[in-house]
Amino acid sequence: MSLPRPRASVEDAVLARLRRIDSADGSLRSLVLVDELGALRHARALDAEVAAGSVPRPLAGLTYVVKDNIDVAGQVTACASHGHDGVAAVHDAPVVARLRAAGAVVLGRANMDELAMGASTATSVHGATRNPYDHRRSPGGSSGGCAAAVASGLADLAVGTDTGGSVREPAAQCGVLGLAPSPGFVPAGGVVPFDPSCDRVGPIAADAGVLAAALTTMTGGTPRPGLGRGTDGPRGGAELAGLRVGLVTELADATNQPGVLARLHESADLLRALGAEVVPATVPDAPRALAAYLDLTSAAAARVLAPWLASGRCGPEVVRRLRLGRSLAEQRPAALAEAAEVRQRLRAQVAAALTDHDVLLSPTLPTTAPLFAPAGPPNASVADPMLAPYTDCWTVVANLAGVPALSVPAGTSPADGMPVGVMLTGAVGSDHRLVALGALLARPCPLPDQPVAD
Ligand SMILES: NC(=O)CC[C@H](N)C(=O)O
Repeated sequence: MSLPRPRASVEDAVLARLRRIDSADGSLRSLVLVDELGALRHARALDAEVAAGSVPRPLAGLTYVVKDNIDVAGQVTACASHGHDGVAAVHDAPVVARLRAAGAVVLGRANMDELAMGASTATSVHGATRNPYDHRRSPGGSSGGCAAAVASGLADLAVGTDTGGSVREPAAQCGVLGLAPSPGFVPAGGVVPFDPSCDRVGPIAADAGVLAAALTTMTGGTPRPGLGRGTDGPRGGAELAGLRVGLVTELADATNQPGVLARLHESADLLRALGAEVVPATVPDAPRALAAYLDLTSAAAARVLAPWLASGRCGPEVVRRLRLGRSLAEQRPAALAEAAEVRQRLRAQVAAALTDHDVLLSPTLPTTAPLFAPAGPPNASVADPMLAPYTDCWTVVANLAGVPALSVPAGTSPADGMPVGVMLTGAVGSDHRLVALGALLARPCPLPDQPVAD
């Protein structure tokens, strides 16, 4: 007779993460709230169910954090701003309710750029989160706390939001996977909007199996029990025979850092070695996407976030964008109409590229994580002020075009040792296919034993 195998309890899994948060997050500053009691209570309830004879829930033992713009019952959805009303959410956002029902345990709330406007996490009222590879650098934004927490092993998963790149960008800069799902696939209820026509709620994880299981749950399905762990990479052979990959010419141009381009071309070579055909693709209006994005999303934000502005307590970046949006709508409707036209053209161009190709490949970002300004105030921005606004120049294309996109770690840049992400963009509904491809493509970006200190 063999003894039953000892099974690690959910409580043990949660305690291990809480200990890690305790030791690492003082300097990283990725979380703005840690709900130890709530997490342990949930973990014990899940263990008690199993002790009473129930089958473990599909995600039991999985730990996650939510971006500070997502409702969790009993917590204030503050969006890293002083402009909130101070009232705790009564209900979980549907995406949180789904994860909870599947047995995933929420540990806390992650830092972000105020109201998700930014690309560095430095506009947060809590001050900037550090990049886990190098504390002198930004983790990216706006879901920077989410990506930094996952990269540092403080949680298995994070749930972020992506209006113009805010899931994929910090994922790329912290060496993990991040998906902006197909529009509407993950419910946006209980999530503070930015521009509802671009907003996506998406998962960030270090492991493609975890990302896939979370995505299934977040979209309302039931993952198979037992998470597929380990992204061992390709096992050789022609696994991708017949796959047509379009390398987007406009996004793979020489404006990217050489270290980013080196990793991009290695990813293309890897896909070829697996049997895919990698050929040039074109999205001619991609270089015009960022300007259109800023106009359109600022105008939308001015409509949906008016009460936050009216509080008089929002920071300068939020005030600037909401005022810009209001003045565009009131005084420059022609500029908005032009931006909407760029968006229409992008939709058509991306749709055409995705007819000729199964998936599009590009860098996620033109650069690796930027340095913070030295000795700046707590809300210091990145050292090169010209860099921040351009960070999202490639990611915004998928939001405007209405398609899913995944950032995959592609190894570190030879120039600075920081992670580089490559982006896979697919047609609506190809989300799981992108994640499966990401699992084959992901290259490790090992964390240093000690991050570079500030
Ligand atoms: N929430 C987002 O996706 C933000 C994207 C981009 N960084 C911006 O500042 O608008």
